[in-house]
Amino acid sequence: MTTPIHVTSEIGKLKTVMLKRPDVEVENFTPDMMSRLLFDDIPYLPIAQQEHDNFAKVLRENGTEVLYLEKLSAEALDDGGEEVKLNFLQQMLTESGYMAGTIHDVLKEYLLSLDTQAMVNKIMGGVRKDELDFTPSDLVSAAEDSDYPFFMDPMPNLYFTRDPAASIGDGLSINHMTFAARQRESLFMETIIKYHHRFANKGLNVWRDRNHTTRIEGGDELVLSDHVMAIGVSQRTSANAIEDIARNLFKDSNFDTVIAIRIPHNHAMMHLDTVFTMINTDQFTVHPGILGEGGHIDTWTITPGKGTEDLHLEHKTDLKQVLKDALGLDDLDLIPTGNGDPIVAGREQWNDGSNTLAIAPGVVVTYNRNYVSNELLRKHGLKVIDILSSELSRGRGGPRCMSMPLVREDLK
Ligand SMILES: NC(=O)NCCC[C@H](N)C(=O)O
Repeated sequence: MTTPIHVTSEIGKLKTVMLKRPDVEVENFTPDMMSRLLFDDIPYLPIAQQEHDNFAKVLRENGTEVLYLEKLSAEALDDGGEEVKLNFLQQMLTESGYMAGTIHDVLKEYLLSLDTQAMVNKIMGGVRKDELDFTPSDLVSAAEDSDYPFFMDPMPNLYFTRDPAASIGDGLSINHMTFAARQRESLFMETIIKYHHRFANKGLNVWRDRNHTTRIEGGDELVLSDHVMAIGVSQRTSANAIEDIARNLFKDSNFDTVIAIRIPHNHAMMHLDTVFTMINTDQFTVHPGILGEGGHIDTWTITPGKGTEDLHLEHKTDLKQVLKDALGLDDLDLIPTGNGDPIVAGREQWNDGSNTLAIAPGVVVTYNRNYVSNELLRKHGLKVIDILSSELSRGRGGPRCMSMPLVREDLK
């Protein structure tokens, strides 16, 4: 029997995936909030939803069971019962800046007056000040920016389910995220794993939980095989967190190698999967902008050291060779985003042309707007299913970012 989470590759046939349908959170903000919320534009919600429904349909048509974060979260709270719901709400309010006090009490009463699904949706969508018939008069509120329109900010990045948690083997990491705009997101997955009847008490391993100060995000965590991971050293994932998860994996799992790959630390390339994804047993997409002279990049191959807590690190710069060694391949095909043309590669990477979701070996879902990269993938023998992408791409994430695989078939 497989556990409810079972992922031993990036490419095995995708059996179950978790998505989040974009809702009011992706339009419930103003331009001056955009950069703090890690968005570059405000999507047009009805079209974003149509595009997302089309993505889910494509996955279902290809034999994938689609679960939704928002539904699982509400079900987990109902499964857990009243006390779990109260504790979840307390934690969410604390992490939203209200551990106690008048605003805390008013928000708590308001959110508890809703049924569980509506409460979850409201927390995800944000709570505006003008929704509540209440004007705070305490000192803390008086000292704050009274024009700021929200008591609780929306969480527009939730549709990138890849990042707050990552499935690895028969377990997952539940991530401490880098920026405040995303830190509350992983509380939903923690709640699902602990209390949802599909996941609770099913022997899942939490390789690393969210109670850390060092940071890691799922877009940087790639399961290359049943014993090798690649993890980006990026704007969002620190070296300390990589060493920490490597230690835990080496102690308790089948994983014996973690390849840390250093990528530029900027918004356009915030995670490894925005510049590098695995799409077949011996094929990868790679954004040429991350490779230096002769295709070199800093990588560290991490393996267990002598003592239980020790790690052995080897610095290498030939990415192709590093991957061939770790995966036991004679050759592999690194396919450049935008066919290597500097203008096209820059444009298509910006719109997540490297961010492909493999749904089976050699079968990928991509954004249709990245037509040069898609054509090249086809020329390299891949089956490319391109989905609508005008609005979804505005959040700076593609099909891999928008999906959290829960179960993949093992590779033979
Ligand atoms: N795995 C990914 O690359 N996810 C995309 C996340 C985009 C989101 N706006 C963010 O900046 O976190």
